[in-house]
Amino acid sequence: MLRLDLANVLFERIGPKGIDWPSALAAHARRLEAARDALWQRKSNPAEFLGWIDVPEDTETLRRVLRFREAQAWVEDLVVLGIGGSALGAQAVAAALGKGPVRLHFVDNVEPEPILELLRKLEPSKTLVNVISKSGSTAETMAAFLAFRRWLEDRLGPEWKRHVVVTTDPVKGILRPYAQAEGLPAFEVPPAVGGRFSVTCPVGTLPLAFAGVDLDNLLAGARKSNEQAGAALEHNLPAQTALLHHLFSQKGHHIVVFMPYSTRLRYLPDWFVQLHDESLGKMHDRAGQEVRTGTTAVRAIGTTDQHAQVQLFREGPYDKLINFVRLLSPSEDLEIPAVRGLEALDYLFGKSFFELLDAEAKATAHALAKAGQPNYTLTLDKLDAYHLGWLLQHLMWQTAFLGELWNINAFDQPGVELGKEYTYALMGRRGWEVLAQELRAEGVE
Ligand SMILES: O=P(O)(O)OC[C@H]1O[C@H](O)[C@H](O)[C@@H](O)[C@@H]1O
Repeated sequence: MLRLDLANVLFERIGPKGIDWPSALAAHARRLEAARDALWQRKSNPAEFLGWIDVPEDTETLRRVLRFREAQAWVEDLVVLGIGGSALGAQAVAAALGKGPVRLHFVDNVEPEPILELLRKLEPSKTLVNVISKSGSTAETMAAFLAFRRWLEDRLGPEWKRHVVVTTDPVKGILRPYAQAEGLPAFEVPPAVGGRFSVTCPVGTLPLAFAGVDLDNLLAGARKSNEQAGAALEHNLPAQTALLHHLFSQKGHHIVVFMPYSTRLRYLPDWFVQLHDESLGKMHDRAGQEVRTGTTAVRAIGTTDQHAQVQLFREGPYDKLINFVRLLSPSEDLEIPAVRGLEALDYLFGKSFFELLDAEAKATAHALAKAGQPNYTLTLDKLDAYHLGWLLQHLMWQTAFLGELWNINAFDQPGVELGKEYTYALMGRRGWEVLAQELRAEGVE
């Protein structure tokens, strides 16, 4: 189960900053129901970018992915060339559930030193490169592809083609025709699925198949979230968490801290940050009015960040809503042993590490509540593919619901374009000479 613990956002627990949940839910019932119905109605229209709702139903594509993985038994290292939505989902799930034996590497930056370090340690004949780009035009990914393709060809000759697999849009961009011309295997990012919503399609499943993740259960968990997202409000978890975010943003809580109590979930906040920030940080609403929506997602990991950020969360401004994620049981546990001479630590003797982790999570949440800092907790029975799939899809639904509540398009990202265009101009790309001149006049060279 994925459950919502609301105690620390309620008026009774945190005082004037809190909410009266039953009446808040009742007051917003019609709006939330309208949002739910609108999302389900619009999903068949590809222009709405709601294709991620149906992807977990597509077990046929998953079978193709798994067959491809089985046919590549020789792979020891898988290098993912992708950025943003084309890397963060697989990275988060692989860190949480990856079993090996294939080692995964994510190249999501263009800093030369780490790329060289990776190239120096890889054995080309045992390496498969998965270039992932929906648009097929992202400069970072394309630069990495040019480098890895050359590296493979220099070392393997014509054999390099066995070492590349492409994941891209079925028609758009330059990677699709290139894959066809070179005879490279290729998988699809469905046109109606945006990068940050693509973890359950081959963008995520192909690398995760090599990481040994139980993908049938990952998709089954995502389908469970779909079931909830279509349900009546009292069972509709994403509608409820979206309402919490909406209510607290109205109260001036413009920061959302996403804090799982798990090192295995250490990359999940990175995935959430892109999902939340790119989807909800918008200048205009659907009617074209300037609205400037959004709350800023902040990454944190428990218990680690108790010793770095919780001071601020507790005593700093009342501008945050903290979303904890807590596991209810460990996959395995370790006893903390008693040691003679260290009796000052006897409160730990014989307890387990999980007990300590759990106590710290509860203690921190309550200490924040005592300071009037609103926080809620999503609990997962355990960390497995089913629950993680459920949580990922839940967070995508939450984002979609918030987009509806704020009447914005949660599925585009116009704000990132100008920086890309300036980059083209600075790199001397053909066709961008005028912009390059403008930049020079503005002192940017
Ligand atoms: O998959 P790609 O087309 O290469 O896009 C990769 C990423 O880059 C863009 O700049 C967008 O802001 C992201 O939403 C996207 O996930």
